[in-house]
Amino acid sequence: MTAQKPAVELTGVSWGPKGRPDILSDISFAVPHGQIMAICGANGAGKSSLLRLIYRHQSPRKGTVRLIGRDIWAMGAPEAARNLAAVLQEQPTDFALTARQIVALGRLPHRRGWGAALSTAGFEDAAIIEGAILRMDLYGMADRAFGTLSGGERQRVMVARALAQQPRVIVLDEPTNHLDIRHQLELLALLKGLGLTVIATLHDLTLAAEFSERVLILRDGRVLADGPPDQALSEATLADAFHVKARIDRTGPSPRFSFQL
Ligand SMILES: Nc1ncnc2c1ncn2[C@@H]1O[C@H](COP(=O)(O)OP(=O)(O)OP(=O)(O)O)[C@@H](O)[C@H]1O
Repeated sequence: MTAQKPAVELTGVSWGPKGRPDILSDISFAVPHGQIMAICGANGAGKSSLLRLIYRHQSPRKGTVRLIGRDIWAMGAPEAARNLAAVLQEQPTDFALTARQIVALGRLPHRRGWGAALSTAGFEDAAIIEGAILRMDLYGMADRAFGTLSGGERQRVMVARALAQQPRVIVLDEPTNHLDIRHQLELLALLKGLGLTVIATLHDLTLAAEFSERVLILRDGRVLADGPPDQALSEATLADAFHVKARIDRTGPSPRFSFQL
């Protein structure tokens, strides 16, 4: 029996904007199916740039990004979208659409005819859309225009759209931004319970330590540490990554981080 291919695999990946030096250099890692991985690092370390390579928004200058064993640039956008959903900080959506209509957009990669109208959602699609709305606690606001929702409610709509996409991999850029504490914990628990491969950038190291099975720390576009949270999130690595003095108290049920300049 052959070993299962990783859900996401980067091999020798470098990237930089056109005509500019590399921002990400020589990045290699493989994420097995079902693993929850957090990406952490200082402002400008390259976290969002790395995610953009993973969700096929930009192509690597060197190296390969594989999704379920295949070069992501050898598959078309619809096939990539059937396997991977991204929840981003920018929300380039039409503010006049209702929450339900935005969630329904998650079904488009599964339709025959990529531009199929929203009104043609079949019975099965409608059930999946309603399931995602309920799961994200959006039932009471599903018919409201997206533009009238609060920041946290919009974030939950974008996660519901990703769930409706029924991907195998979900990639999230700072998913807990805008969420109150209860919705932060609920979202992370929900993501953990999906059984999907999850890759999320997180600024909150306590959430990263509690939520993820693996933490990848970037510094200046390179992998500084990659391992289980208690190994990757060490005082020495955090000092190096964030240029601060870091103390970690591991006497409680979860680590407590404190920092000084
Ligand atoms: N298209 C681009 N053109 C020029 N510079 C870019 C481009 N994209 C990213 N950068 C630069 O690359 C560096 C990494 O940016 P990136 O957004 O990936 O960092 P980040 O780790 O996500 O930061 P933050 O925590 O602040 O969100 C930054 O210095 C940014 O200004």
